[in-house]
Amino acid sequence: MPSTLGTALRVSVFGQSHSPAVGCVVEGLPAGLCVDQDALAAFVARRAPGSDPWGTPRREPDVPRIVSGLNSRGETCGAPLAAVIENTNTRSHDYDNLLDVPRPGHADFTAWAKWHGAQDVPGGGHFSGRLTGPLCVAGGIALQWLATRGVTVRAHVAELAGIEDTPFSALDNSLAANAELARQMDALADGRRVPTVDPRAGELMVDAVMATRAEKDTLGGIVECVATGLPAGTGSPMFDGMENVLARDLFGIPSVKGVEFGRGFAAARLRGTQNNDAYEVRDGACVPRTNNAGGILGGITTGAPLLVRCAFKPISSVMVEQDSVDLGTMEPARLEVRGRHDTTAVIRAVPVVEAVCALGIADALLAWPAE
Ligand SMILES: Cc1cc2nc3c(=O)[nH]c(=O)nc-3n(C[C@H](O)[C@H](O)[C@H](O)COP(=O)(O)O)c2cc1C
Ligand SMILES: C=C(O[C@@H]1CC(C(=O)O)=C[C@@H](OP(=O)(O)O)[C@H]1O)C(=O)O
Repeated sequence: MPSTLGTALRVSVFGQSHSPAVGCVVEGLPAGLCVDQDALAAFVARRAPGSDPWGTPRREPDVPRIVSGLNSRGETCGAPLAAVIENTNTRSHDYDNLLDVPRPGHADFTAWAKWHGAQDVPGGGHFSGRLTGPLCVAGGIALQWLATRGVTVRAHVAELAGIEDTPFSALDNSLAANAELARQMDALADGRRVPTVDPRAGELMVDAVMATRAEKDTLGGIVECVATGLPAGTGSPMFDGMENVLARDLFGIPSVKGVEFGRGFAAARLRGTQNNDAYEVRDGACVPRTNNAGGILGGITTGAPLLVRCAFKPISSVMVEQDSVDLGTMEPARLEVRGRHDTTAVIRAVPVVEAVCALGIADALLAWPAE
C-alpha cells in the first residue's frame, strides 16, 4: 500500500496511531538547505494534539527526530531525509469494541474490506489524523526551502460552524489587494490560538465548537490556503498541473472531501465576462488584474497568488450510540464510540494544509520549473 506523494520531491509517511512511532521519508530535497530545527519543531507543534479544550485530550509532545538526511552542519546532504515522531500516549483498549464493529464515517469498515482483519484498528491505525504529524515535518522543511525562493504559504480557518472568517484578499490582484493579503498573512504568523484573519471570528468558532462538543457531536469546516511569490510558468499542462498535484496531495489529508481553486465552484455560475482575469502591464510584466483563476491557468502558474480551499467533513467519532454491523457475525449491532477525539479537525488542520500545499508547490517547482 503506497502512502507516497510527489514526483521530484517524494514523501512517504509510515506508522499507525498506536504503533511505536509515525514518520516520513523525504526524497529529492535540494542539498545544502540549512534546516532550522527549532522553527521546524514550532511548526509541527502547531498541529500537535492535547493542548486545546476542543481537541483530543491525547497529549503528545510531537518533537520530530530527524534520523537521516542531514550533514554535521544540519544541512540537507542529498541522502533521503527520514524523521520519526514517537507515539507516547496510546490507549488501545478504547478501541476493543471496534475490532469487529466499524464506526460509521471512519475507515474501519473499508480497512476491514481490504485487509480482512489484518488491519490495525486502534486509534484509526494508518488512517489516523496522527499521520498528518509527519506530513507537517516534511512540509515544514519544504516551507523553509520555499522561503529561500521567495515563496510564502499561509492558511486560515475560512469557515466553521457556519461562522465565516474574513476571506484572503486573493481574488483581486491589484496592488492594494496584494498589500492587504500580505498584511493578513503577517497577522496569521503571530501565533494566535485559532488561525483566523479576524480574531473575533476565531472566538465565535471556539464557542460553537465547545457547544457542539457538549452535545457529543462534531463539526467540519473549510480551510483556505494561499501561496505568494510563485513565478509565472511553473507547472505542467493536463495531468501534472498545479491543480492536479495539489488536489491529489490535499485529498491525502484525512477528512478532506472537497478542494477548489480560485473562485472554484462559484465560477460555474458566472459569465465569461465576469470570470476572466484581464491582463495589464506592471513594471514591464504581463499580470492578471484580478485572480478568479486562483493563480493557475492550464495547470501553470500565472504569477498571481495561488488560492485553494479544502472542505473537511465533521469528525466521524461522535459520542452517541449509532447503528453498525458486527462483521464477525453479520448481525446488526449498536455502537458506542470511546477514545479521545477531536470535535473538529479544521483548526489543527491549518498547518497540515500549509504543509501539504508547500510539498505540492515545491514538487512542482523542482519537477516543472518556469522555463
Ligand atoms: C488533524 C486531524 C485530526 C483528526 N482527529 C480525529 C479524531 O480525533 N477522531 C476521528 O474519528 N477522526 C479524526 N480525524 C479524521 C479521520 O482521521 C478520518 O475521518 C478518517 O481517517 C477517514 O478518512 P476520510 O474521512 O478521509 O475518509 C482527524 C483528521 C485530521 C486531519
Ligand atoms: C493523536 C492524534 O489524533 C488522533 C486522531 C484520531 C483519528 O481517528 O484520526 C483519533 C484519536 O486517537 P486516540 O483515540 O488514540 O486518541 C486522536 O487522538 C493526532 O492527531 O496526533
